[in-house]
Amino acid sequence: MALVRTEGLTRRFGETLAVEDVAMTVPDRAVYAFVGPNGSGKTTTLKMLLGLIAPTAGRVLIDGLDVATHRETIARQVGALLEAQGFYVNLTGAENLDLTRRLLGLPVSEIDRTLALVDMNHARNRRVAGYSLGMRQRLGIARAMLGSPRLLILDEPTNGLDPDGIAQMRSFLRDLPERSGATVLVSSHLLSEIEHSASHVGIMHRGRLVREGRLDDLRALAARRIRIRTPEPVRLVARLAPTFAAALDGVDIVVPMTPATDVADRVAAISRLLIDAGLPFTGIGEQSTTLEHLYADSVPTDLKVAA
Ligand SMILES: Nc1ncnc2c1ncn2[C@@H]1O[C@H](COP(=O)(O)OP(=O)(O)OP(=O)(O)O)[C@@H](O)[C@H]1O
Repeated sequence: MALVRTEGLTRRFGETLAVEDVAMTVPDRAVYAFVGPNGSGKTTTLKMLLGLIAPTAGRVLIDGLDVATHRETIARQVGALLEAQGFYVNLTGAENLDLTRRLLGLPVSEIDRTLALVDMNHARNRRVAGYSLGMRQRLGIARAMLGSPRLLILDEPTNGLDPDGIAQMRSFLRDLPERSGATVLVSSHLLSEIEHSASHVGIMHRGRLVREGRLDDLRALAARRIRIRTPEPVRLVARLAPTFAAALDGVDIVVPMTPATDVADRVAAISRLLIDAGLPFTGIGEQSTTLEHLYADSVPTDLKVAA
């Protein structure tokens, strides 16, 4: 079942069409990676989901209820971490959570529960001023989890984190639906940071949702290709291009395949052709498909520069 659904969601800022006709579906208990380059409209979409800004057109349904007309009911079901964390740095982590807990009228036990969820119990009595960025992000998530919202919205939670912090955030997000029952909608402009945590993905480009679905399904859809490494890419590509639609990709050459292509056959044919032509190559094989390739395949070529 879909926990979040948008219909024709559109937002203009003057001349700028920040979000255009987005129909998005976030299934219950998914970890939905909302990805796209800077300025592609992710934050604007998330703000509309939260009811913080109104759509120019279209609507947002959360658990079947329209955000525009059921804001208060929905506010209780949704927790969010947007860019500004707004903590009182002279207070401890637990004290900061307590402020929000009181506002929401929740029991004191919520502080322990949410701190445990983000593995921050050890730092609960330290002042936030002494927290690392990663700790602040986790405290922000703890605060968003107060009251057990069904939907957790996180806008670029890995921004500014070091590799350790990113790795921790990844495993934390991946396990969250199981640990808390929540559905997670997390945005990022870096696909590689998020694809290992996600069950679903939505790709934004220039305000439009250009792809969406289960990550596994989209990976299977993504174009497969053979990658060839060579000290002479220009000569090789000239020889291969007429037969195999080969193209330069950085210092390598890539050859696209369809789902029906027999990889071993194709690799053998290319190798034979190169050897017969006396052209050197140091490696050839199928490239594993990452979300990065899927993304590259999702946006029209003339738009890729902006990505
Ligand atoms: N309040 C605003 N006023 C005018 N233009 C805005 C406003 N908010 C966003 N925009 C514009 O809308 C477009 C989408 O911005 P948005 O912040 O949603 O993208 P994003 O994908 O979240 O990017 P980022 O990762 O940089 O936050 C951009 O062109 C941006 O300049």
